[in-house]
Amino acid sequence: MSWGYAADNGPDKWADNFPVANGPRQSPIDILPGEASFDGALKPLSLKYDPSNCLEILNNGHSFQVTFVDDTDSSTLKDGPISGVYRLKQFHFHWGACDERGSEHTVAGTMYPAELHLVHWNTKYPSFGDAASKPDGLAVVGVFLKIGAENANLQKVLDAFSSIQAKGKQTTFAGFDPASLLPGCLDYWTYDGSLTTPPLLESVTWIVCKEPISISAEQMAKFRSLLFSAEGEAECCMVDNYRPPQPLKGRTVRASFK
Ligand SMILES: COc1ccc(C[C@@]2(O)NC(=S)NC2=O)c(OC)c1
Ligand SMILES: [Zn+2]
Repeated sequence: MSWGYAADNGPDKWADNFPVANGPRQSPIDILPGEASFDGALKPLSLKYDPSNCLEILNNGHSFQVTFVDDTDSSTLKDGPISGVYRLKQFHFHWGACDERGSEHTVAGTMYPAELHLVHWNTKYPSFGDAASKPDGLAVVGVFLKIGAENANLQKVLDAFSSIQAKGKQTTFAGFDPASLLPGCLDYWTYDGSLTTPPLLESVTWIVCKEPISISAEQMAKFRSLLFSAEGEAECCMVDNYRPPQPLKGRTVRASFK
C-alpha cells in the first residue's frame, strides 16, 4: 500500500518505508518566535515570477499543484537565506477537514487552516529531480492561510477545481501570477528541513512567512471538495493532508525581523 494521510498509511507509518522520517532535519516544525534568532545578515527575499511560465494544475492524489515551465531563469527566488538562483517549479497547499487545523508548520502551537508551499530548486544542479536529493537543492516559501476576507487571486485557482476533482486529473492553467498569493510583508523565519511527504528528502531550505494571507470560509470549504481518490474509486475527500510538526533536534530557527 502506498503512503497517504489515513490511519493505516499516514505520517506515523511513513518511517516504515522511509526511515529518513526520523532524520535530523525533518519538516514541518513548531516555530517558537521567542526562540528564533534575529539574523541581521539575512537579506530580504527577492521573488520574481513570470505568469507566462504557468503551465497546468493537477490533482496528484496528495494535494493539488500548479506547475511552471522551469527551463529558464524567468521565475526565480534569490537572496533571503540562500545563495545563487532557485527556479520556481510548482506550488501546492496543505489543509484540514475544519478551520482549526491544516497547516504543517505551527507558530507557538497555533495551527492555521491551510499552508501554501512555493517550491524552488537550486540552478547549480541540472534539474529539479537532481536538486531534490541535495542538502541545498530546494528552497520552499511557506505562507499561512487564515480565515477572513475572500481572496480574489486564490479564487482563480479554485475556479479550476471542477476539472481536477479526482486523483490524476489535470488541466491547462495559464497566466497565473503566484506573487499574487504572497503576503504584503515578507518577514520570514528560516531553517534547514525536508520535504513534508515521502520521500521526505532533507533538501529544503525553509522560508516561512510570518504574515498569513486571507481566505474566506467558503473558499476554504472549496478545498475540501477535492478528492484523494481517482474516478471510479470510492470517493475520499482530500482533507487533513498535512504532516504534524517534527522534532527540532537542535536546529536553529533564524528570523529576518526583530
Ligand atoms: C521528489 O520531490 C518531491 C516530492 C514531493 C514533494 C511535495 C512535498 O513533500 N514537499 C513539500 S515542501 N510539501 C510536500 O507536500 C516535493 O515538493 C518539493 C518534491
Ligand atoms: Zn508541501
